[in-house]
Amino acid sequence: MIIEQTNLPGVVILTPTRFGDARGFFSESWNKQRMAEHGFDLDFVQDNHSMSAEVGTIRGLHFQSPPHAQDKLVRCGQGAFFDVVVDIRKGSPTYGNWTGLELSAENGKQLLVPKGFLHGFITRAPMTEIIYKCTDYYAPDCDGAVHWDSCGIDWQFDGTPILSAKDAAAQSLAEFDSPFVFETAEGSAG
Ligand SMILES: Cc1cn([C@H]2C[C@H](O)[C@@H](COP(=O)(O)OP(=O)(O)O[C@H]3O[C@@H](C)C(=O)[C@@H](O)[C@H]3O)O2)c(=O)[nH]c1=O
Repeated sequence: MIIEQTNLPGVVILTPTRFGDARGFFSESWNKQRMAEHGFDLDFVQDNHSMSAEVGTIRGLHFQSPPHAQDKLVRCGQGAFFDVVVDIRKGSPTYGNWTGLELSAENGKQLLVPKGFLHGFITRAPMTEIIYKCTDYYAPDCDGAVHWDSCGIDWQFDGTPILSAKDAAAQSLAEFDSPFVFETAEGSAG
């Protein structure tokens, strides 16, 4: 397992070891004990799996607010997508900053998206499947979205994306009153 930091502290890239043989490969996509040894103590309670048929489908940018905020561990089951996270913790030195990474069935990379970050992605291949683990259950009353095109993200896509009605009507980052506050070792920053 390779663990790499991104430009957003707490958002990390995980690349599980793949053991290849004549049949294909084997990899451990999640090992709670090993991740705890690296300082990531995560209790996942729900796994999600969605498929997007068309290239250029955007799902996001989403969050669940406290008390049902979720850490997510995201990977690609089939195809490829550009996965994006945005820091929305009030008082964070990186508030509003984003990072993005290509996740594909081929590269096997995973992105850890902590609480306090928006999450979304755009598909790069037809019939793309995303699989992700969450540390809290789906709570529709806490479900929220920020408009995909309001955070200065370079989606590396020229066309008109395919969106849900909810995502098309989402508020912009500028008008968004985030429920998350940046926490330091000493407590909250705000
Ligand atoms: C997220 C979710 C949705 N649903 C239902 C609600 C709705 O009827 C249907 C589709 O929901 P959505 O349109 O919100 O699905 P989607 O747009 O794929 O939402 C997901 O997007 C990515 C980017 C995330 O990060 C996820 O946390 C989640 O917000 O599935 C559940 O039953 N459980 C869940 O955990």
